[in-house]
Amino acid sequence: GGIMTGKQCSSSSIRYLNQSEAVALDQDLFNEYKFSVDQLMELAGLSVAMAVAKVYPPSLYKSSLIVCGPGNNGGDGLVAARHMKLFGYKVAVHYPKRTPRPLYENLLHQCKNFGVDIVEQLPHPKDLINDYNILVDALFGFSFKPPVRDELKPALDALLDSGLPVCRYSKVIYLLFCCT
Ligand SMILES: NC(=O)C1=CN([C@@H]2O[C@H](COP(=O)(O)OP(=O)(O)OC[C@H]3O[C@@H](n4cnc5c(N)ncnc54)[C@H](O)[C@@H]3O)[C@@H](O)[C@H]2O)[C@@H](O)CC1
Repeated sequence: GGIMTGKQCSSSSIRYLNQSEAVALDQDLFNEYKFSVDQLMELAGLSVAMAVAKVYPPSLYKSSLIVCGPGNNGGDGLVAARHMKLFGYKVAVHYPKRTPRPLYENLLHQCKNFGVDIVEQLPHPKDLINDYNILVDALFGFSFKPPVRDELKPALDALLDSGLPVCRYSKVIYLLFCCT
């Protein structure tokens, strides 16, 4: 408990969480602070969109592709897509492995309604540069267990081999957001 204290949120004490610390933080947020998944996901996705816009503003990096995985990290990506669209990006989402849960289905539905393009088939990684200026990696979070299964290898290759800037994020981003 007590993870979200002012002291730990000051800029001098920022550091990356490891996998088990991120899981423990998640448990704290659910059990001690009584946040719901939807709440945390909205904060995470909004924080990602804000961080991306700060580093890669839409005036310079107009066209974005968000690669979403099957879990909550992918859900964060779907939320980020919606906010990035509002921030003025052209936004596409690649979401190759969908988990049939209302949470994700509703987020995908919202993306479509907000004018986010859903890209079923990605071009060769080297050709992504023809269509996009930045990529956002929303493939896996702390529940990833290597090695990557074949079904998600093309999505990973897109993130690794395009030569485009790739925005990666972690739990810490929305922790910061929660604390401000
Ligand atoms: N737990 C929560 O409620 C929240 C989590 N958040 C984000 O969600 C992340 C954790 O979410 P999850 O626990 O859903 O998990 P992840 O999003 O890390 O990924 C789990 C999914 O990936 C698949 N997977 C794992 N290893 C794989 C492999 N080697 N090859 C192919 N597929 C693989 C699993 O089958 C599962 O569908 C956090 O890191 C954070 O970014 C935020 O959305 C806020 C709320």
